[in-house]
Amino acid sequence: MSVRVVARVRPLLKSERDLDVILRTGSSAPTDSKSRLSSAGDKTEKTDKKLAALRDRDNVVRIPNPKNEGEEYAFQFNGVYDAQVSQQELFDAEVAPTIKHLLNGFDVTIFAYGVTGTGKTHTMRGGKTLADRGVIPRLLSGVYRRSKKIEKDSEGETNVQVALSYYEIYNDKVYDLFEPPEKRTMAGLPLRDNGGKTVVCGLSEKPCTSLKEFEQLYDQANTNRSTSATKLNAHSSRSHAVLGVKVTITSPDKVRVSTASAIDLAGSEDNRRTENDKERMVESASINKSLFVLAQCVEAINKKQHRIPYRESKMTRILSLGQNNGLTVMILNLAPVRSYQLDTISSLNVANRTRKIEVREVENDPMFKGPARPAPRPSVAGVRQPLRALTASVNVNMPAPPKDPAEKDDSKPVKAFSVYSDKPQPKPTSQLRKPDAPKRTSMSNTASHLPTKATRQPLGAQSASHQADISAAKIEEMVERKVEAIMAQRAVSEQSKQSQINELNEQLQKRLEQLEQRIDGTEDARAEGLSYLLMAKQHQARGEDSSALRMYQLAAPHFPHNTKLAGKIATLKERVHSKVWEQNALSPKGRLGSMLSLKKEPSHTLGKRQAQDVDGDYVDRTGGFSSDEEVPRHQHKKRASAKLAQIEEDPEVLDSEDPSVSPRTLHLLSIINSRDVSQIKLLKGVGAKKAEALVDCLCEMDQPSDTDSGAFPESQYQVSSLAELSQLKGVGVKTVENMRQGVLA
Ligand SMILES: Nc1ncnc2c1ncn2[C@@H]1O[C@H](COP(=O)(O)OP(=O)(O)OP(=O)(O)O)[C@@H](O)[C@H]1O
Repeated sequence: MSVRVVARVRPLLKSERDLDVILRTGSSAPTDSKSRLSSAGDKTEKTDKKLAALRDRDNVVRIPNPKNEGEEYAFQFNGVYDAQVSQQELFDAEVAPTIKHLLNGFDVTIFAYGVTGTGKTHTMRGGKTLADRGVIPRLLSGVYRRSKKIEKDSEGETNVQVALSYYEIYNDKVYDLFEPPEKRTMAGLPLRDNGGKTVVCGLSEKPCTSLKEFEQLYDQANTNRSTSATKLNAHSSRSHAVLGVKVTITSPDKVRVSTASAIDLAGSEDNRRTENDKERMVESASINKSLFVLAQCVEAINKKQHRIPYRESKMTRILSLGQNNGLTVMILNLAPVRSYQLDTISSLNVANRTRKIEVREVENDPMFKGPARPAPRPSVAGVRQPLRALTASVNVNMPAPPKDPAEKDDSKPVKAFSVYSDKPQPKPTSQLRKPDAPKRTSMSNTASHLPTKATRQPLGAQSASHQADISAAKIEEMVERKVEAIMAQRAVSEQSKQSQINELNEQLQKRLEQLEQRIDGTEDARAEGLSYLLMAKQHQARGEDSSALRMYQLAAPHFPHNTKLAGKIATLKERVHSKVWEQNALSPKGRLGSMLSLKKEPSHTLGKRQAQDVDGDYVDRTGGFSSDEEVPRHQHKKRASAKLAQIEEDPEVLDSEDPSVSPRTLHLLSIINSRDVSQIKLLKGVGAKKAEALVDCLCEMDQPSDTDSGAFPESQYQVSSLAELSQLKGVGVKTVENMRQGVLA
């Protein structure tokens, strides 16, 4: 049976517009244009008929090709539910049928997959009202209801117990959600392989007897889950959450255990849109990486590849898609709007491939109760039994025993052959039908302990030599004993071999754990570095140089001696820097704003500033000012070239050789501030005309003297940074760069 994949399209959020809806489901018009979250509560009762109709229509999701709007991609699933479908309807159609299987001993896995903000948590956990409750509380409710029925039907002979475990995978580490966050260790809980299943070691398991108790436990545990506000979702899950519902059914003769796993995966994030900070970025990198590994696993299974990369992420190891037995339902959550288009297509692709994954629908083995069964002797089970003669057989070569005249003649004819069996005989003594005659008093006791003894005794041959009889019996007995001794010896050696194997396995397991821990440590760091690199590449591919630079810088500590990485960082820094200048120069607001406001402010000479620098009145390697009297000007400059200042002030972006304060820059600024046309015109890229215009511009910006009070003499406007220079009339970033390069430091 393959994984059941159903798609659920969420309604429009209040911030989204009907116009932006691009997804179509079934034979409907563009999805949900009429349904908004505000009206979601109004849609209450829907009949079974309607639900059946929902199931019957074509289960296709259609989305336009982003490169050619006229063309549509269509994806078929096992079920498609649009925004009008209520929590109850989705549950009834997709999850309720699995409860029966769960209580029949099958494991069930239900997981929600999709981009951030598409409704996974809403689907799995849901809201607080009865109608809004999601899959998980409804599942528990169904389990309790069915358990009660089983107990009632069996008149109390069968008992059903439910126990819960709940954990999250946050930054590829597993944490118990039933434990408060303070109790967490850095490494999280380790995973182990146990009989083909991945288990979390040290996870707490809470017996839970009622729905009410479940709600308390679940709500409390959810407060321990890592969630945060991102730009795309005010309550974004920053981890994958796995709820395990273990059901133990104890009937008079057996115990059956099965588990339902309800998984709310974290959503993939496009960090162009999230505007995540560093912490969110780290989370996001981990989420995206695990989802990427999941997609790789799905692809590898589809392509029937030998190696499925389950172990590359804890989430995929736990989910074990295609390796887990039982039933698996994937709920693909989708947002109907254009801003999600690329992410939606990629989710649809993954889900489409998941649909083809086959899972074995195997029920868990029950454990039988009752008195201990006679276990086969250790290690003998696999050993071929020595041939044993069936006791009913007789040897045709032996003379027939004299018949008792009283005996009826309806006895079966004597078989003309001996029948031997190599099957173990579970109850040999009772099955053994001793020959009626002759009775050998001397050996009778011994013989009764030797059930497997072949009856080679000539029937009714009492006249034969007693000596020969005894010796034959003795020989048989000796053979029997010898065989048993050999068997016992073998059993012992098998046992010790087994214990050696167990010991070896334990040692191997320990070694594996140690290795895993070691690898986890180094791999974690490496993986983190790699995910930064991956994100940096993605940003760079999209032309987001500053984000790419930031990611490369975050990756750098993980690859300390990587010259290529260092080179990339340097190149990007350079590029980011010049881009910012360009932006400032090109921005009409920035240019005009700076020209206007600069005029209003008192000016200061470069000489004065340098003096202040020497006195240590301000510390500013970006060309800004920090002395009290300079504050307004400094603030103004920041406004005028906000982006530049932001980048210049960011120590991670700006290296110590900031060109704005290098000797070359200072020299260039002093030439400009000298207002000497003959000198300025000699600068690279500046002719006489440009030099004159530049000086005119500087004069225009001079502050007139405060004639009323006579407090200040006319002060000359001085250019204090390259950014400022690039904003002057007729001067652009390129000109400034040319001027600077032409100046000898
Ligand atoms: N079917 C729905 N009906 C009503 N509201 C919905 C539905 N699906 C999603 N929403 C709303 O959409 C918003 C985002 O949903 P949710 O938090 O469940 O997304 P998510 O996929 O879990 O996101 P993340 O991956 O970031 O955790 C929430 O405000 C939620 O209430």
